[in-house]
Amino acid sequence: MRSMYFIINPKAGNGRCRKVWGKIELQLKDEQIPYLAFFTEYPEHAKQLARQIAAKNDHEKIIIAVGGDGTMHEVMNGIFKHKNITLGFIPGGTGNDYSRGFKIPADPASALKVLLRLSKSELVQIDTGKMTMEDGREEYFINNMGAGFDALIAYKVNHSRIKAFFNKLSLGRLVYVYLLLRELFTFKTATIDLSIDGYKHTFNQTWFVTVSNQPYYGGGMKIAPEAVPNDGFLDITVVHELSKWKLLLVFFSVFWGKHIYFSEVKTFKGKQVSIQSKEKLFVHGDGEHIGQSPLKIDIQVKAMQVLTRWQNMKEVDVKARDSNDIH
Ligand SMILES: Nc1ncnc2c1ncn2[C@@H]1O[C@H](COP(=O)(O)OP(=O)(O)OP(=O)(O)O)[C@@H](O)[C@H]1O
Repeated sequence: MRSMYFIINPKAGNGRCRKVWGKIELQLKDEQIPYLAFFTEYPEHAKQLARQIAAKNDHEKIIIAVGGDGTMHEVMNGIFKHKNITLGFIPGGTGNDYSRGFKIPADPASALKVLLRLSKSELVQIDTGKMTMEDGREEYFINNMGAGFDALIAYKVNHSRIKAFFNKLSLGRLVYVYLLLRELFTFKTATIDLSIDGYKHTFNQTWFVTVSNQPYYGGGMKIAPEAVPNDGFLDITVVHELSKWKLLLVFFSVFWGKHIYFSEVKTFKGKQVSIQSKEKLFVHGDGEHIGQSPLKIDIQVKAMQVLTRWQNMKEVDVKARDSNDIH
């Protein structure tokens, strides 16, 4: 049997993740499941902890990130080079797009039950994306990356106290909407040169480019409705030549994945992408600020072993999947 490790970000969900862990801990003790738990103490600590756990020996292990998408991002970046790890996730953050995309229940107790069951069945290999920055730094993403307006919003969300305010009102997911409306009127669009599998495209007045491994981002928006995390492709979405007012319309349609029907939204599938522009663009990976453009993105086919119900759609409880608030 694989030993089980939990990496908990007590600050995720504006501190609510600590309570989530409290419930999970009781459940593990009730069911007499052996485990080891580690709490993060600062940003990037989850990556360090995950790397240490993975490198300890060659034994097969399960590491479960308890937190938000940022925690999952750090854990997966920590274990990337270690093939002895299977990754799991219990939602304890604000957005929790990983659980939507990989069909893990929104309720943490149900998520644990599902993960325990999945750990005894066949494990699933999924693709991931690798970003290579101008200075050669490499960073992996599991959900998606973005360059431009969405990355600016992600940066503002994580660097402003407004997130804590919205979380206190239990309206954490609305922080994206609020900041989008605030930044919309001062943002300057850019001309972007995009290369997808060697084919070059130039987009004028571009708001943002996203590259997705699964459909959801930004706290439940279905930015890449056709993305499949084990199909050997990344899904690229470009939003350009759009007035501010129409951008708002497109924005609200993203929650239903209907934005792809606007002529100003272009979608592609590909394996290698490069993003360049005269102006530097903010870049995020799984909602975490990574740096600035230019950069290259390469798919890593079936590079990560995870606990997911993705392969078995019949098992998915649609209600649990679509309502993603922490209980
Ligand atoms: N002990 C800590 N103190 C402060 N920040 C931390 C700590 N541990 C982790 N972090 C940082 O917390 C940030 C947010 O974590 P995470 O994304 O998991 O939660 P969230 O923002 O609430 O959820 P989501 O990304 O799903 O909206 C990450 O950037 C991570 O580096």
